[in-house]
Amino acid sequence: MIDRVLSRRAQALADRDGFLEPAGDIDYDGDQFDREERSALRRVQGLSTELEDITEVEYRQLRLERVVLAAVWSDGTVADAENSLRELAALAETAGSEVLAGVLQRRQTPDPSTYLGSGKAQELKEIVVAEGADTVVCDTELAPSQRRALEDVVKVKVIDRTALILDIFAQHAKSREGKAQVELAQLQYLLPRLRGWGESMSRQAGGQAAGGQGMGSRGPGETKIELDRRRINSRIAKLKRELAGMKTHRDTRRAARAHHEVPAVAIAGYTNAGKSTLLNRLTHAGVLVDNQLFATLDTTVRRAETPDGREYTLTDTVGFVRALPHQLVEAFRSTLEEVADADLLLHVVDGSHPDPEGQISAVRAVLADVDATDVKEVVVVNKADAADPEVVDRILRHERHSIAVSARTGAGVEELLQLVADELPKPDIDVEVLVPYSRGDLVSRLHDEAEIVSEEHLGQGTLVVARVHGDLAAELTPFATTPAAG
Ligand SMILES: Nc1nc2c(ncn2[C@@H]2O[C@H](COP(=O)(O)OP(=O)(O)OP(=O)(O)O)[C@@H](O)[C@H]2O)c(=O)[nH]1
Ligand SMILES: [Mg+2]
Repeated sequence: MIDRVLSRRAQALADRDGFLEPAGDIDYDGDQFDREERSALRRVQGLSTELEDITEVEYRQLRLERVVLAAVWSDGTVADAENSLRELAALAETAGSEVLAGVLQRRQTPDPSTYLGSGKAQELKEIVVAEGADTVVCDTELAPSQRRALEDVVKVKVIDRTALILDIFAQHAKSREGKAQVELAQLQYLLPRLRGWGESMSRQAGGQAAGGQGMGSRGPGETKIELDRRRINSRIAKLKRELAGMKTHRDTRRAARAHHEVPAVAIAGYTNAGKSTLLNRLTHAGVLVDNQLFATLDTTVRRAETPDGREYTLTDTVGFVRALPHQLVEAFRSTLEEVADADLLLHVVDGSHPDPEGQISAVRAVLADVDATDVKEVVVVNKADAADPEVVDRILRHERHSIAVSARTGAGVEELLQLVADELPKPDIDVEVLVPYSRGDLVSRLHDEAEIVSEEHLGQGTLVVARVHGDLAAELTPFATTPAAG
């Protein structure tokens, strides 16, 4: 049976039309420019001009306008299947298309040749015609041959979930690194999908070669494909080199922070969970907040301070999604490693989402993929203002280290800040030092990194009693007035 769902709007974006930002929020939402710029860029495609003359690249023709969604549902409940399709609808809307309908087929496994079974593919075609759609989006990563076979049936462009997510990332990438990461992922997705030689060979091997498609017919077309393939491969190599260079630069900065023992807190979580809103609420950072998926691709690092005056950094990261395309995980690996290196992870989850637990496990799957499972994690159940209190309680009971907040109203934010302060590595060495006035740098480091017990300005310098980290204690040794006690 084919179920038609999505009579309602995509769940993840459901409240977009329904509310006006309360005036009090404008403070936390310094995104007016970003948003304008982003809508201006909306329809711009991702591949750079250097690849402009690759004519056979089907990917570049991706222009989503009026789409019908299609998904095969093999396990889990109907609700799970519908949530998944609604998420696909939210992704499609974020990419700028209008979702007309969605079809769901219950089937043990997807059809190896056309994804949906052949009868259902025919029904899909009828829906496409009736709705006047120009694109079908499948909720999976299709094999190149599946995509073409389904296209032959429905007679409009067929794309898959991976291409859709890559398209959103391409639209949203802003920094040089983010753009390079997305382009790398796109090219890697594209490479096995160039039309031509490889495919006609395998068709021939399968005994299905249509007349005129054999060896003898390989003409300039295939040479062009080979050329494209080579150019894409060398572009991939170049991007990898550039990204490696940018990573070194970032590692250096991170090492500098680590040397100063500024603890790092990473904010991670499912896309649209409210990570950027929370960062803005915690630090007034003015990061783009938008009710769309993957609004943030670039990590933003902000300085923050515990109530007792210790500095730390807070990093906003790219959102995760169920089955994040592996090309993107690979391309964003170095960015995601920031999470692995953090002292504390704030795992933000949208408590008002229909399946917050599913989001938590999807995020943990990606974290495991980038070896970030050792970081101390606090589950921050966000959107408490909009969530069902029972659901919030359920998550809080289940997750030992958890707290409920509303980044929008500010409820629970004070408690969260205190929790962060408690969880961060604490300075633990008591010192009493007399720092000469020529070493003002040490006094300011004491202010940033230590807990100051007392401070007095004397003739020879500043007399400070404080609790400090090992590194700073070592540098202060020459100025100690009493032997350092552990
Ligand atoms: N009701 C409610 N909405 C919130 C809250 N926090 C964030 N939102 C809304 O949720 C949407 C997504 O917020 P963002 O901060 O952009 O989410 P994000 O996790 O950074 O999303 P990506 O960068 O796309 O991964 C926006 O429309 C916010 O206004 C909250 O506490 N309550
Ligand atoms: Mg964000």
